[in-house]
Amino acid sequence: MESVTLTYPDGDRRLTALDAVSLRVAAGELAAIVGPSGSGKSSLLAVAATLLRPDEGRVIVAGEDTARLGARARTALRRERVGIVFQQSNLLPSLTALEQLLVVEDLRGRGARRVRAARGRAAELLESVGLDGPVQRRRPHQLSGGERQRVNIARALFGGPSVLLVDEPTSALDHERGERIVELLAEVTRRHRTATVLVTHDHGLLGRADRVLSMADGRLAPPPHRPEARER
Ligand SMILES: Nc1ncnc2c1ncn2[C@@H]1O[C@H](COP(=O)(O)OP(=O)(O)OP(=O)(O)O)[C@@H](O)[C@H]1O
Repeated sequence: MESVTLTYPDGDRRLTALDAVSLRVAAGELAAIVGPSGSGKSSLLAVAATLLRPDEGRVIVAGEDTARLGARARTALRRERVGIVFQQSNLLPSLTALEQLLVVEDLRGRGARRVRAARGRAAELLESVGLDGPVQRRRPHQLSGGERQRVNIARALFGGPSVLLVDEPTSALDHERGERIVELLAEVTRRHRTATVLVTHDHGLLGRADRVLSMADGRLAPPPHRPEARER
């Protein structure tokens, strides 16, 4: 993101949610963003995901300047290049863990044979995030909060994204489970070479990030006290 400004309508005026924000995240890098409620963290992710267009500035995803793309091309870029893990697990209640990944394949119109071929890949991916055989056949209500978040992460990775955007992945988890999810995110970032942006309130979880930035009033800055960075 280069000098990105985003405003929302606010009565007669406009509220500046992002104020000339620049952020460059490399493949295989985990950047964490901390900041108080309302500081603009979710807005930053929405712009990075190309879900919102900025008023000013450029958003470049995997080398592609998204401002140049029409709506369809932008949707395609998002689908193919961007993985998103939301704050709340938004899994489909009637589908098993494995099917949560495959339904995306279905929606992409790839046909039944491709879906069958994708099953093995989905199962492997779930295993790699710590969900093995029997757990893969459970539905969301039969999974723990941590397991649901693992399914979300696997689903976000399934399309082989360049960019992984993660919004408060630990808000529904206790500290220990939260830590394990952040560890997992660090691990998948290396393994899948994603440029990962993780937004969190929780300063305790930042030890695994390569870089920590703080957000205040729509501006991004390195935090005054930098938590110990992970050895690479
Ligand atoms: N759709 C919207 N319309 C108008 N204002 C909005 C909209 N979405 C967010 N805002 C405002 O923009 C600012 C930034 O909001 P944002 O959700 O990005 O913050 P955040 O840091 O993610 O907060 P939280 O940690 O509470 O999720 C806030 O002042 C918020 O009230």
